Amino acid sequence: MKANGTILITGAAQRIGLHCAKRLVEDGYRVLITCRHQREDWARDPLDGIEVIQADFSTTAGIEALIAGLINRGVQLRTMIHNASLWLGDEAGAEGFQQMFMVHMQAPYLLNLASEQLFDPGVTGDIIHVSDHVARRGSRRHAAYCASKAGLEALSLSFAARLAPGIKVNTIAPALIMFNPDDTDEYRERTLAKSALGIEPGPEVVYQSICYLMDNPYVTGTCLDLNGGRNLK
Ligand SMILES: NC(=O)C1=CN([C@@H]2O[C@H](COP(=O)(O)OP(=O)(O)OC[C@H]3O[C@@H](n4cnc5c(N)ncnc54)[C@H](OP(=O)(O)O)[C@@H]3O)[C@@H](O)[C@H]2O)C=CC1
Ligand SMILES: Nc1nc2c(c(=O)[nH]1)N=C([C@H](O)[C@@H](O)CO)CN2
Repeated sequence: MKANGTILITGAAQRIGLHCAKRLVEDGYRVLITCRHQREDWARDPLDGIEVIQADFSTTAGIEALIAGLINRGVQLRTMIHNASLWLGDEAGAEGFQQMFMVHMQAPYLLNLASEQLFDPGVTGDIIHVSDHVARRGSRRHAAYCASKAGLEALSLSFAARLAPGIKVNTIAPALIMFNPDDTDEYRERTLAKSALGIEPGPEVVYQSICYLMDNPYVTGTCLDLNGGRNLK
């Protein structure tokens, strides 16, 4: 049965977000994605069935402009997925901390506060926050990243309580999903060895997790570990 409804995925012009956007379009959803810059190759290879909205979460005004645009267009969401993220090491200092706070916390916070105006009141909706396994264990070289993702997980709990029963609110906490092109062989080997399953699963496992949360009417306020048994080693 073809699914219906509108899904917003932030930061979905590449990698995990784009994979999930394409899979949800295949399922029948209308999918809106945000990004800061249009991709040149879209002229040659358009994103079929995906509507691109330019949005930059580095300022509150940028976040509020996205919200106002969605409301003014009368968008009625079935699901909102907070996927946008910056993965900066602590060498990025105060500016990096501020930018990751904006993307990982301020944007989800303000968008969630507007959910009464953004969601279709006729269906039970879903908000899904994409966090990270390390949010709950820390990382010696990504302290600011971890802190901002931990804050995201706290927002998920608060909004789960606030928005029930009309909207379910959950977190997915992945460990390694997909490497970046410039990751060295040594880094890849060392990272794969951190989990019990020892694989780079790819973005399909995030899509599967999104489907589980959207399909299950009795799951809210939870954090779905997606880490290959990283906690076992
Ligand atoms: N990849 C992995 O193995 C893992 C990923 N995760 C999490 O999964 C999610 C997806 O990961 P991945 O696909 O690798 O993410 P990316 O590193 O590819 O980032 C996703 C998008 O975030 C957007 N973004 C960054 N800063 C801003 C900003 N200021 N305003 C608006 N958008 C912004 C970018 O959009 P653009 O530049 O197009 O505007 C980018 O395309 C993230 O939340 C990540 O933390 C967690 C664990 C492992
Ligand atoms: N925004 C991003 N967050 C994270 C990324 C990424 O590429 N972008 N990658 C990781 C790593 O895969 C890590 O989980 C293992 O190296 C974490 N977060």
